[in-house]
Formats: sequence, structure tokens, C-alpha cells
Amino acid sequence: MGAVGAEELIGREKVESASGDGGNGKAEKIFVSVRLRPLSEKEMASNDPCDWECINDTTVIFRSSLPERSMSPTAYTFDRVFQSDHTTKQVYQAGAKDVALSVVSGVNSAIFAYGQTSSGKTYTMTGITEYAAQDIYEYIHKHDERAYVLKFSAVEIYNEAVKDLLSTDSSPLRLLDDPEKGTVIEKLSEEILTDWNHLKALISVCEAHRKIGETSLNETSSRSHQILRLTIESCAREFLGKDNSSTLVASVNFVDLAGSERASQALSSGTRLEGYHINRSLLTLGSVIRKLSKGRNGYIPYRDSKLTRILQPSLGGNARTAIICTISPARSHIEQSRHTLQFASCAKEVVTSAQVNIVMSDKALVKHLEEELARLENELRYPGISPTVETMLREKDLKIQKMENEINKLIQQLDIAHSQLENSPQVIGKDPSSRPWVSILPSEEPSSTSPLNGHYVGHYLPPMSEPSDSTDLCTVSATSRFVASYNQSCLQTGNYTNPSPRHLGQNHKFIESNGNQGGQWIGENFNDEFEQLYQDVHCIEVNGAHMSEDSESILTEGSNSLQRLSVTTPEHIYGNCEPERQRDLDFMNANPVTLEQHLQNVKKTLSSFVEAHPNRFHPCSTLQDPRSKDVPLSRSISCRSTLMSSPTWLKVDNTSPTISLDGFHGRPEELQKKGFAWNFRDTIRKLSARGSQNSGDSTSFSVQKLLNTEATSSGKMDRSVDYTELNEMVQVDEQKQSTIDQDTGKNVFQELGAKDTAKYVGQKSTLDSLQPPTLWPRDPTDSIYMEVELRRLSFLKSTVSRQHIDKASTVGQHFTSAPSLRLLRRERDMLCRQMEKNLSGAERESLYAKWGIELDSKQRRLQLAQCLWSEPNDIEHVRESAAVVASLIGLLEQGRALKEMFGLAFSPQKSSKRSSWKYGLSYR
Ligand SMILES: Nc1ncnc2c1ncn2[C@@H]1O[C@H](COP(=O)(O)OP(=O)(O)OP(=O)(O)O)[C@@H](O)[C@H]1O
Repeated sequence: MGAVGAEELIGREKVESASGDGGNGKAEKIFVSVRLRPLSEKEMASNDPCDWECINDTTVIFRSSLPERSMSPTAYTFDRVFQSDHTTKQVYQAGAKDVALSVVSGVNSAIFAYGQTSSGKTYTMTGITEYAAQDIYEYIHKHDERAYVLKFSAVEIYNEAVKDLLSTDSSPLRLLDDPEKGTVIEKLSEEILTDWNHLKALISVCEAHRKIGETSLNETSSRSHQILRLTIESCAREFLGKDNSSTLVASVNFVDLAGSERASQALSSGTRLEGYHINRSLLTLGSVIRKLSKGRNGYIPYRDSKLTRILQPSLGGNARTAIICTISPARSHIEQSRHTLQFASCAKEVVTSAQVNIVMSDKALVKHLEEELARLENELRYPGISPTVETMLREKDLKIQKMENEINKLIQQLDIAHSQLENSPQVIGKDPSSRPWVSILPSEEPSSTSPLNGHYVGHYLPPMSEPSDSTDLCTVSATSRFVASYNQSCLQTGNYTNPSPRHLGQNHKFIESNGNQGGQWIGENFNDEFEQLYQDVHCIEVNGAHMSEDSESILTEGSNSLQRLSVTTPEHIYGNCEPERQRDLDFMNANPVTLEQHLQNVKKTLSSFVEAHPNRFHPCSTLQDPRSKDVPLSRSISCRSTLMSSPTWLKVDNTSPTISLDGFHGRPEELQKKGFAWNFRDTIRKLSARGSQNSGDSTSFSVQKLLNTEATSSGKMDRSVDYTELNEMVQVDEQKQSTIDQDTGKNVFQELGAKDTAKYVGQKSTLDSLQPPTLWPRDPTDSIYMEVELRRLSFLKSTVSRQHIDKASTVGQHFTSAPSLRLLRRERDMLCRQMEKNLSGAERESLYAKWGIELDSKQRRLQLAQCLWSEPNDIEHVRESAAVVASLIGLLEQGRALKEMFGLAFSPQKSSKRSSWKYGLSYR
């Protein structure tokens, strides 16, 4: 049995407690050893042979030369056996020290000496007590971090009377039953030890007081059971005297039992009476040990003797116990020796359950009870689960909760994406002739993606609900984000649950089609009309196909958004879907400020591009023979018409007498030098003056709003476009009616006309306080066009951004692209009318033949209109489409732009229906 330090013991106890034994301590068998003493002089003198021999450290055998005893059991095995030549110190170190020193760790312990009279019990226990006391003091001295208090008490049980060996009063002491402490000896004196010498002195006192007598075997036979109790209290010095301190308290009992004896071995009647009591108490002890060795079932007769009653904790209770059984090797004592060995054999089966005894202060006790309460509650919650598993379960619960929250978020995102996916194709598909660009603004998850902007750069306003519009990109983004997040969650949990086959399936199909087929994103859910819309988009975007690689690199490096402008190639928009998704993800996370910066980048890059490719981007470069195949693709004459109508559009502002033009960039410096700068302020002032005569609040559209929008987007004005601006912009439709001068009944635009417009354009430079763009189209009308377009883009981007924010807080706000489709249909109808009006039959037939339309087929003009822009990757086709459109639109009357041509209803509309105005402008 190796020595175990106090810390190790405490640690072991904690481990055991944590292992789920409920804190009842460690179950441990009594350590039993047997010690053979040498033959006494008397035994040797009588030639009493030695029949017992220790063959090893654990086994003692009986070697009898007598044939009648050879049948008896010959070997006994114990935890340790000591031969006659073993010293008491060796017995102590190997058979008692470990148990004895448990006391310094707060664990009760007991060392027993059991054997027949004169077998060497007192001889052994005296030495063990001394060695143990020495070691205890030595330990205390080595552990200065704790403060120790040692107390000593001693009793003897003589003829079933408990006597205090430290007291001169020989009156017996009563045994009391304490509900917490168990059996306590009433009025037992207890000495606080000062040092080792003090203990030795007290032990000497006990020896002096102990009842001894002379027997036939032992002249100084102990006639009583002696119990020397050393109690040790210890507390960490840092907590000494504090409320939250805790104290370890334990006792070690050194028990020197009286020797069993036969009545014949007693010399007098008095000793026979002592022997009776001794044997009786030892018989009870043997009975208790025997019962305990068979388990704790049934009645344990502790109370049958004062000895077993006092030693109850040490016998299968809260203590570590070691029993040293002493025997005489002499043949003459063979029966007592066998009886002792049988007792030892039972004792080694007895299990005790020692635990660290902690005495707490009230405060510490309260804290401990609270912790204990929490532990018990957890036990109730997780019955039969160890604290370690319980902690793991609690962590798992938290993880599961976190994942559930994440899944809920993802499902919400998926629902949004799904609703967007459903909205777009359904609505658009029902109305194939509507203008598709309308659909971008109502997007449930709008973003300021560049495709939106790109629609307005070309001469032909393409559908805004084309494949890469914000709605669908957001759908892709949201779906991608969902799939990624969901997969991540699944990876973390190891569980794959199908969140929503319907949602995932549809979105997945969408993603696949978008990623693999580029423009064929619509898939089977979209009809031919919508496919046509998509082609229309491409026919504008193919503009970029003319560009050089340099221009493309400018666009690529300049801004992500620019890649979605019409000046990019289709591949930029659709060809590589994955980067688009990532950009959209970024975009969706962007705040309005970021979007504004984004727009700024778009503008800068656009300007750079225009500067780098003035010829190709020249607005009037296509003002040639529209039927010529050499006409470079750019804005058609319809653009020019629109430009001419721009001042009219500006005239609608009549509500802001103090117009702030701080955000207006004005004309390019280059144009100012040429005298082409447009006096924007004067124009506004003039228009405002005219508008002020109109119908008050109904003419609430403010140019300043547009300017502010532009200013915001350009970062020169710290102002974001509020959603209310959209409503105000919507009212511009109503305002358009106000462009009908109330006094004259004439249309203001018509009144100003091209001449006024040209005049304004040709006047002085723009505001002095504003810096013009460094790069700007050289053509004055182009410049105006660009300004208008940029304001439109700003407004749209800001509005979409705002909608993106508002949408999060607005449930059930749905937008459709139906108006857009209607406008597209209207535009085609317009082209059909123009064909009939401006083209002769021969010209039309020529066109039909050229475009592969059978002359006898129905709706040939509509077929031709639908053929336009249908092959965006075919530059020749695009040129021819542009030529046809230019030929049709170019025959329009100057100054009367068609609203279908530019997405802006510059020209006044006669309809007084409020709703028509709203649709006419609010979604552009
Ligand atoms: N291991 C030993 N080595 C040498 N002498 C021993 C040994 N054990 C006991 N003795 C001697 O044997 C005698 C009896 O010992 P001891 O008094 O300790 O017996 P006991 O079991 O206490 O007897 P009792 O029960 O009557 O008190 C003593 O004189 C003691 O010195």
C-alpha cells in the first residue's frame, strides 16, 4: 500500500464525487494485514512449535507436523502479512500509514489491532500510533499554506463502560446519538495539541489510566478496549477567519482492542468477568464485520456493544479502515489464531465509504447548498446523467437553438426569394407586350444592381425585368445564400433535413438555368414574349460588343455596376453567373451609402468610357441613313427626340421657389467653352415661374428632387432619397398635366419647343459653384441626355435601395411587372403604327422579306416588331434593328417624343387618369 498525499486524496475524492456516486465518498475495502509475533520466551521455553509461516507478503500458511491437523485449511491471504521479524515500523508503513494519513485530507480513518491476548496488539498499536502521529506532524509542517488544529481524546471501554482516559473522573460516559455526527460520547474531554511532545504526554496519560491486569498469558494484559482519537481540522490560511471559509475535519482512531481469551486463561474471577465482556464485545464486533462482509443488507448489530457503536463509522461507514490482526505463531494458540484469521478474512470483505468532511461557514454553507440545489435540479432534468454528459447536453441544446434560429432566418430568405421568383414570371408572362423595365422597381428585394441602370443607357429602353434584373439576381443571391448557409448548418450538425423541397427545387432550377444558360434563365416557366424581352435587353447591351477590349477593361475595373450597364457585353451580365451572384450578395448587404458610392463609380467609369470612345458613344453618330447597314449601333434618332423633350420634363417643377441646384453638375467644361452649356438654373427658374401658375399642390413634382437625388448619388449632398420622393416622383405624371399652361391652355413643352430648348442649351455655363464632370459627351444634346439619364439612374437606384430597406419592414407589399409589360406591348404597337403610317407598302414588304416574314402571314407588322432586337449577339441584326427603329421613330415630329421610347413621359399626356400617370413615371 503506497503512501498517498493529502492533495492526491482530495483530488481522488473529487474525482470520485464527480463520477456520479452522489458525493457519498469512495467505496473501499478494509485494509487487512496479519502480523505474526515471535515466540515469546515462555512459548519457547515450553517448546511450543511455530506452525505458522508467511510464505510471501500476503499469504500466511499453517505448517503443522501433526497428521490430524493436516486436513485443515493451510493458507490465508490478506492485503499484507508480516512475519515475526518485521518491525512495527514496517507494519505501519505497509499496513497503516496510508489509511492513517487520510485524516490530514479530511477523511476519517481507523487503525485496529485485533487478536488474542498477548498476541502483540498493544505492542503493535503503540508503535503505529507514534509513527502515525509523527507523520501527521511532519505533514503539517510541510504544508504551511493551511492552518491545522489537532485535538486528542481517549476512551476505554471496560466491562461495557466508556471511560475518559484523559480525565481523572472514572465515571462512565454516556453515548448519545447525534443526527449529524452519529454516536458521540458525552462529556468526553478533548485536548488541543500544541505539539508532538504534547501528544506523547497525553498518550502516556492514557496508558497510565488504562485498565490492565495479569492473565496467565500476559502479565500486563489490556483488559479494556482503548480508542485514541486524533482529530485534525485544517483550513487554507487565505480563507482563515473569513465568512466563506471551509474547514476540513477528520479523525483517526487508533483502536487497541482487548484480547480475546478463554476463560481458562483468566487467572481470577474478576478477570473472567472482564473476559466475558471482552469476548461479548468482540463477538459483536465479529458479527458486525461478518454481516458487513456480506453486504449492507439486513440488520447490522452496531448497538449490541459500546465498542461497535462507537466504532460504527469506522466499520463500513465514513472512514478508511485498516485492521492489523496479530497472532501468536505458537501451536498452543492455534485455535485463537484461526479465529483471528477468520475474523480477518471477513474484515477484508467489508467495504467502507470514506469521504472528505468539510465544515463550512454559514455563508459558505449557503453557497454550497445553492450549488447542491442546482446540481439536484439538473439531476432531475437529466436523470441518471453524469455532470459531464449534462454539460455536453446543455451545450448541445444551445447549439440546436442557435441552429433553429438560423434555419428560420434562412427559410424566411428562401420564402422571399421564392415569392420574387414566382412574381416575376407570372406577371410578365401574362402580359407579353408590357414594358419590362417597370418590374424592377417593384422588386421585393431590390438592389441597386447595375443591370437596372444599364437599361437606360442605350437609345432603346430595354426591359428592366430581364434575366439579370435585381429581382432575379436577388432571388439567385438569396437562394445561393440560403443553400450555402443551409449546407453550412448541415455540415455543422451532421444532419441534413429537407427545408423545403418546393422552395429549394424551384430556386435550384433557377440557379442552374441562370448559371448554365446565361440568358436562358427564365426556363420553362416563361413564355416566348418574355424571352423576347430578354432579347430586347441584349440588343441594347450588345452595344458593348462594339467596344474595344480597352473599353471593356475600363468597365470591368471601374465598377461592378458598370458591368451591368448596357455598355457591357452580355457575357458580363449573364455569361459568368457565379461572380454575379457574389456581387449581388455584396450588393444586398450594401447600405444606401454604399449604393450611392456604387453609382458614383458607375458614373465615373461611364464618363471615362465615353471619353475614351467618343465616336462610338456619340449620340448623333447614328443620325445617318437609318437603312444603312453601316450605321454604328448607338442611340437612334429617337434619342434625339427625347433629348429635345428634356427641357419639357424639367418644366414640371413649379413648386419650389427656392430651388437648390447645389447638386447639379452642369455642363461639361468642354461644352462650356463651346458655349453650349445649358443654363440649368435659368431654365429651372423659368419653368418654375411658369409652373407656379399651375395647379398648386398637384404640381408637386420637384426638379430639386431629381437634383437632390443626383446630388446624393454623387456624394455632393448629404441627403438620401426618401421613399416619399418616389411618391413625389409619381406625382410628376400629374404634374405633366400641369405642363399644360393653365392660362394659355398650351402645353409648356410645346411652347418652349425645340427652339427654347436649344436656346437654353446654348446659354452660359452652369452653376459656378458646381464642378462639371471631367469626362462628358462632347455633343450638347448628348450631355443633356446623360444628365437626365444619370438623374434617372440615381433616382431609380436610390428608390430601389430605399425599397430594399422599406421592404424589410413592410410585409405584403408586392409589386408586379405588369405595367412594364404593358408598356412594352404599347411600344410594339407604336412601332406597328409607325410602320403603317410612315412606310409604304413596298417598303414594308421589303422589310418583311428582309426579316423573313411571309407576306401572306397575319400580323406581319407585329411579327416584325417582335423580330427587332431578337438576336443581341448578332451585330448585324442589331444594326438592322436600330435602322428600322430609327427609320420609324425618326419620322416623328420634332419635339414630340414618345414616352415609350425612353421610359420617360417627357411629352404631356392627355389622359387625366391619375393612375396612368403613376404608371407612366413611377416605375421608370
Ligand atoms: N512483534 C513482537 N516482537 C517482540 N515482542 C512482541 C511482539 N509482539 C508482542 N510482543 C511482546 O509480547 C508481549 C505481549 O504483547 P502485547 O501486550 O502487546 O499483547 P496484547 O495482544 O496486547 O495482549 P493483551 O491483549 O493481553 O493486552 C509483550 O511483552 C510484547 O513485548
